[in-house]
Amino acid sequence: MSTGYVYHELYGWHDTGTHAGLLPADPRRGLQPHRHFENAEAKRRVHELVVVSGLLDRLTRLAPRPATDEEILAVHTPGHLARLVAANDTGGDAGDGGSPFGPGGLDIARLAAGGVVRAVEAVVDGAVDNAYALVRPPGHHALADVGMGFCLLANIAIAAQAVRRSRGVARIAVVDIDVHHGNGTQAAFADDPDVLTISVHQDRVFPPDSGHVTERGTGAGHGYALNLPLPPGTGNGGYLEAFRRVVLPALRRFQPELILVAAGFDANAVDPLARMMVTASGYREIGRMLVDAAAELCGGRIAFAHEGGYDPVYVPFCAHAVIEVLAGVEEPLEDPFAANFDNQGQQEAQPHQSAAIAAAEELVGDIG
Ligand SMILES: O=C(CCC1CCCC1)NO
Ligand SMILES: [Zn+2]
Repeated sequence: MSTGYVYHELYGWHDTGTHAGLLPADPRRGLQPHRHFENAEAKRRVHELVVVSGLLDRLTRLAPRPATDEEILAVHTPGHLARLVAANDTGGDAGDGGSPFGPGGLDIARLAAGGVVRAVEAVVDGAVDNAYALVRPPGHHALADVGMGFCLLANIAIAAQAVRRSRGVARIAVVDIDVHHGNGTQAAFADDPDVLTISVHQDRVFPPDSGHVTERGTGAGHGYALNLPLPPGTGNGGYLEAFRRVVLPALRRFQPELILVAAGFDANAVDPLARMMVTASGYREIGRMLVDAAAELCGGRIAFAHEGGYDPVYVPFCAHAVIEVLAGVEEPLEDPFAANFDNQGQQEAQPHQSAAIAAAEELVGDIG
């Protein structure tokens, strides 16, 4: 089993400044300066755990390259790229006022998107069996004409379009496990029946009023966007039931040639930006189900692109668990917090969670 791994120190240099977490600091509103929630720490610590645990020795390092204008413009408008280019010397914001970047921020965003392209190309070419792109800034909220939710460029959508064009990959499934709705990826392929987008997320956290089960794609793409909003407090049991009843059956019906995963870990039990209860063992099982689905459906071709996840202590264990699955590690790193999180009652699927899952389950049959 060869697992490609993309990481670059520049990802840690993406400067999201000293917002008061989410909002620009402003003493007139009582907003004290504090590092932005989307700072380098959680992601840099994922990499450091991969190194210190020895897992890196079992991975095939892939060097990222900048996404080209052509690759970016396959997803984004010239106006959005021009916005980022114009602010690249001074720093600025990707468009929603909450997605800041410093000088050279576009260069780093290009390297993040290009890092995902590199990982996906290596999987499609068979240079590696699967891959993990530990990139920053994230991408799954970025729309064609505006960045949002800390995302400047739509990393996964750019990578999907790149391999469709360069390698003729036709049917791609994108599974978004970030706790926030993968609105950007969904929008990029809303009318395209050859890209199935599935998003499992906490109901209506972000973007506002987005990710409803009724959002199903448009025109020829109707039925090829699947949304699974889950109630706050959903833990491993609810997530694994969602995968068994909805995600895996949908992938089987769609028969993808490639599976891409928007790998956010902000559904973890102690994340500051959501209210779910997933633990490292839950992520390990999710990773296992997705890797097994790729083996069953598309020759094992699967690539993960890092998205959100903000707790600097626990996210490393959650992401490490998934990368271990990709690399076929038999003796996983123990989660030192398991005793705190794994045995809480919330880890069993609750009736209201199963009801939310059932609403999405009904729609799987429309996938042709
Ligand atoms: O992790 C994220 C960013 C979510 C935040 C963006 C503004 C409020 C919540 N998206 O996947
Ligand atoms: Zn998120």
